[in-house]
Amino acid sequence: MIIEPNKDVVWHQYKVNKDQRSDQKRQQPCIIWFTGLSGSGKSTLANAVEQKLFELNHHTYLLDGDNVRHGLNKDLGFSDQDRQENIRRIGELAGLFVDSGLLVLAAFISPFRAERRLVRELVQPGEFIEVHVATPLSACEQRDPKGLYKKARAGEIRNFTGIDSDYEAPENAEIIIDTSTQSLEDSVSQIIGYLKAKQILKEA
Ligand SMILES: Nc1ncnc2c1ncn2[C@@H]1O[C@H](COP(=O)(O)OS(=O)(=O)O)[C@@H](OP(=O)(O)O)[C@H]1O
Ligand SMILES: Nc1ncnc2c1ncn2[C@@H]1O[C@H](COP(=O)(O)OP(=O)(O)O)[C@@H](O)[C@H]1O
Repeated sequence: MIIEPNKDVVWHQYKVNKDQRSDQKRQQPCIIWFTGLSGSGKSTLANAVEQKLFELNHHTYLLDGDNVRHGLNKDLGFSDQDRQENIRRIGELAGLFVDSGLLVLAAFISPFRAERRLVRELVQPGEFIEVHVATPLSACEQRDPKGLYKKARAGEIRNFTGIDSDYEAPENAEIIIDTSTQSLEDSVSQIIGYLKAKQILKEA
C-alpha cells in the first residue's frame, strides 16, 4: 500500500548534499541487500562483508532482521502485512543511510518481490545490489541455528518462512550465493569483486 505524505508537509533542501557526504567518505554509497530463508547465511555473510569493507577503510552500517525487530520494528510480527511494513520501514531507513554516504548492508528474509522492488526503486539505479542467499530449505533446516525450524515443524511457531509462509525468490538478483556449496571466504570475495567491478569500491 502506498501512503502519500500529508500535503501540508514541505520538503526541506539541506545545505550539505549526498554527493558531498559521499565524496568526503571517498565512496559510492549503496545498499547491499541480502535476502533468503532463515538460516541461509544472510547475517553471517553480511557481517563478514562488513568486516572486509571496514578493513578497507569504508564507512558502513549493517541492518539485520533480528536486531531491527528489537527496536524500530518491535511492534511488528510475521504476518504478510507486518513483513511488508517491516521491509518498507527498513527500505526508508536504508535510503536515508545511502543519502548519508554509507555502504549499507541489509540482512532480512524480505520474502516478497514487491517490497524488495520498492526498496530498489527508492534509490538510484545501481545503488541497490540484491544478493540472493539461495541456500536450499533442506540445508537451512538441517542447520537450524536457532531451533526455529524444529519449532515451526512442531506447530509452535506459525507463519514460518519456507514452512507455512511464502518465499518469493528473486528473478534478477545481482549476486546469487548458495552457502551450502560455497565457502564464506569465496562468498565474501564474490561480493567484494562485484563492488570493485561496479566501481563502488575504487581499486587502490
Ligand atoms: N515466523 C517466522 N518466520 C521467519 N523468521 C522468524 C519467524 N519468527 C521469528 N523469526 C526470526 O525473525 C527473523 C526474520 O526477521 P526479518 O525481519 O528478516 O523477516 S521478514 O523480512 O520480515 O520476513 C529470523 O531471522 P533469520 O533466521 O536471521 O532470518 C528469525 O530469527
Ligand atoms: N558458507 C557459509 N556461509 C555462511 N554461513 C554458513 C556457511 N556454512 C555454514 N554456515 C552456518 O550457517 C548458519 C547461518 O546462519 P545465519 O547467518 O544466522 O543465517 P540467516 O541470517 O540467514 O538466518 C550459521 O550458523 C553459519 O555458521
